[in-house]
Amino acid sequence: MTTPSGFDALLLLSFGGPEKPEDVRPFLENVTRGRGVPPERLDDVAQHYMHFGGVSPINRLNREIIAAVEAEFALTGIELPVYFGNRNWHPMVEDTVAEMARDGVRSALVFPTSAWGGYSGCRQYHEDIARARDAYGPGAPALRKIRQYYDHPLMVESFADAIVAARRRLPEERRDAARLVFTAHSVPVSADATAGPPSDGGHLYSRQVAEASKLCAAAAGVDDFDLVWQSRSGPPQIPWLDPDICDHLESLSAGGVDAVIVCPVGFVSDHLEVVWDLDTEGAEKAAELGMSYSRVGTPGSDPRFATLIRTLVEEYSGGTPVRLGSEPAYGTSQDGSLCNVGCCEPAKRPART
Ligand SMILES: CC1=C(CCC(=O)O)c2cc3nc(cc4[nH]c(cc5[nH]c(cc1n2)c(C)c5CCC(=O)O)c(CCC(=O)O)c4C)C(CCC(=O)O)=C3C
Ligand SMILES: [Fe+2]
Repeated sequence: MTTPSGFDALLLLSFGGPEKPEDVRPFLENVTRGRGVPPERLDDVAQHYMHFGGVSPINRLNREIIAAVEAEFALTGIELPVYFGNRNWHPMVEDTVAEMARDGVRSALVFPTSAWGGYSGCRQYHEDIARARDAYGPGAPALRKIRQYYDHPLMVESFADAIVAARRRLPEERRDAARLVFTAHSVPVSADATAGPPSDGGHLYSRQVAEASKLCAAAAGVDDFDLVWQSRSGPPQIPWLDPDICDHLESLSAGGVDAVIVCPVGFVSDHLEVVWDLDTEGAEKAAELGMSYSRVGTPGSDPRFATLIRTLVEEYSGGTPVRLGSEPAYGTSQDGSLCNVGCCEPAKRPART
C-alpha cells in the first residue's frame, strides 16, 4: 500500500455550476455577490446557461475526473477516498467538509480545478477552504491545498496532442497555414497586476498563462502563436486583459488568415466558457469571417489528467515536483491561510450603484 502518509482523503475543489434551470439565477448570485458585475451581464450569462437547458457541464465533468482518479488510485494502490466540493453550487464545499468530518477525515489534500495563480484562480480557493472549515468549527479536517500546476508535463502533453488533433480536423488545404491561438479567462488588469506575491512584481496569472502557451506550442511543434483572452465580465469602464478572442479573429481575418486552431489553455475542462464562448460565439464569428475554426480539446477528459492528479498527490507525500516551466508555482497553503504575504489581492471593486 502506497497511501500517502499524513493524509486520509483528497478533496476536489471546484467552481460549481447549475444543474437545472431553477439553479441558474441563485448560482449566478453566489458567483457575483459583492463582485460588482453589472445586471445586464448577468442576464446575458443566464441566457448562455439557458441555451444549454440551464445545465452547466462542469459538475458532470468533475464527477468524471473523480471517477478516473478513483480508478487511478485503485490501480496504483493509493487508498484515499475522493470528495467533491464547490465554491458556488452544490455540492457546496461547506457541506462536503462537514461530511468529511463526520466520516472521520482528519487531514486532506485539496486539488483545485484551477491550475493558476491570481485572485480568481488561487486565492479564492484558499478562502473557500477557510470558510468551509470555519463553518464546521472545531474538529474540521486539516486541509492542505495543492500548488499551481499550470506547467505540469502531463497537462502540456495533453494540450499538445489535442492541438495536433485539432489541426487535422481543418480542411487539408488550410491546415499548414492555420494560426494557433491560445485563450484564457480574462481578469481585470488590476487583478492581474496584484497576482502573486508583491515582491515578485505581480502579473503571475498572465505570466503563467503565457508560459503555458509557449510550452504547449513548443510541444506541438509550433513556433508562432497568439495569446488572447475571453469571457470578460465587469463594467465596461474597468479594463480587463485583452484582446478578446472574437476581436482577435477579426484582426486575423483582416490580415489574411483563413484558419485558426483555438486552444483554451486556461481551462482544464469543457465547461460553459468553452462550450459557449468558444464553441458557440467564437465558431460563429469565424464562420461569419469565412475562416475555418478548430477548437482544441481540454485535458480534463484525457486519461492522463488522473495521472497528473496522482503525481501531485505523491509530491505531497515526499515526491519530487515535476514541472516544465520557470515561473513560480505558489498556491500551497494550510487551512486556507495565504500562501505568501500580500499574495493575489482582490481587484478593487467599482463603487456599487
Ligand atoms: C480566472 C478565472 C477562471 C479560471 C480559474 C478557475 O477555474 O477557477 C474562471 C473560471 C470559471 N468561471 C466560471 C463561471 C463564471 N465566472 C464569472 C465571473 C468571473 N470569472 C472570473 C475569472 C475566472 N473564472 C472573474 C474575474 C469574474 C468576474 C467576477 C469576479 O470578480 O469574481 C461568472 C459571473 C458571470 C460573468 O460575469 O461572466 C460566472 C458564471 C466557471 C464555471 C463555468 C460553468 O458553469 O461551466 C469557471 C470554471
Ligand atoms: Fe469565471
